[in-house]
Amino acid sequence: MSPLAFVLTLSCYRRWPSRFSTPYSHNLLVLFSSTATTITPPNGKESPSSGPAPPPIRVALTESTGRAVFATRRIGAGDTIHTAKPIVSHPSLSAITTVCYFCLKKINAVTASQSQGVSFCSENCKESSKVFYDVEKKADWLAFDDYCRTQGLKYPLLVKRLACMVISGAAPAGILDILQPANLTQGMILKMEEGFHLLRNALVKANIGDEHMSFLTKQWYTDVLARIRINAFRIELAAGVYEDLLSLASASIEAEAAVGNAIYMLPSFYNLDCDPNTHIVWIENADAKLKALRDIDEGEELRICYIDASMSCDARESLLSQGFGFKCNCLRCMSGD
Ligand SMILES: C[S@@+](CC[C@H](N)C(=O)[O-])C[C@H]1O[C@@H](n2cnc3c(N)ncnc32)[C@H](O)[C@@H]1O
Repeated sequence: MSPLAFVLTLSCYRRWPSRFSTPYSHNLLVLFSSTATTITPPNGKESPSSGPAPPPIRVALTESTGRAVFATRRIGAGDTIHTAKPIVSHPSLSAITTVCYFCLKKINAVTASQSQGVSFCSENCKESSKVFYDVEKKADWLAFDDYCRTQGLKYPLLVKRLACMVISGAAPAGILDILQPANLTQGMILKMEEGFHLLRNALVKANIGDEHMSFLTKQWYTDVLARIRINAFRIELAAGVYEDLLSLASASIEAEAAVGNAIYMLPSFYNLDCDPNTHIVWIENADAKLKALRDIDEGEELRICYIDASMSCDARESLLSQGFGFKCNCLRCMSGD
């Protein structure tokens, strides 16, 4: 899939004291410039009705950190840079009965619509979920869900939902191919095999025809998981609507435990900084908002923090190396802070 083919419906950590500025390269190959989104301009007013303004960003190739997102104009502290809808999302198993099975919004028992043990927050979400749920509900997922629950795995649930979307024709099998994959060891691949067999068996037993299942190979399964491992976001809802940046920042910290996980396209191109200038927030559902944490200059790289920035340098280094497989090159880490 070409970067230019993105459907751009362009969306937690504590802000670190701004002792460092974020580095950015001047030798850039621009891979992507945005086309359409809803943004809040610096004056806080919505765009005119002539259509949404493009977000002030571009994706370009850097020398040291692969692709990265850069500001195409000055962005003010607190501005919403863009929003993003998930490509695929899934509630945590512990939240299945309390959040919408499609958008992950907290369920209101009065207006919720039930279907075979899962709930949707609205008829609209129930309708939208057909892209995966019409296939999913044909199969028995007991063994697969048990495997995820007992082993504490969340990402295979995203693969299951994506597989159902591909079978229903709602997504191409290679929809995540553009995202950077994790380097998997042979041991990691072996561990994934059980999940693959459980997923495939559930669909085979549900009589999904071979013609719809040819993409579902062990290679596809591990390949998708490798990309999810690097790019998935854990969603914590900041209940209520906060327009104030500081409210948003503290809400991110105080939010309840994760309601689910999701993969986005454009937010996946944001690199990490342990003193980030941007953060990603979720207000009431899996639709994400990317917000500027401070004033950002034109040309500056936009970076978020994937982990808890308040951890020590050693703790961050070990988490990033074990969880994401890279050594952080941000100024804070380089200075040993
Ligand atoms: C979510 S992706 C970000 C986009 C990525 N650069 C790309 O081209 O797709 C995360 C990957 O980007 C690279 N990366 C992000 N932040 C980094 C940092 N602070 N230092 C070094 N590498 C970083 C690592 O390779 C990491 O696995």
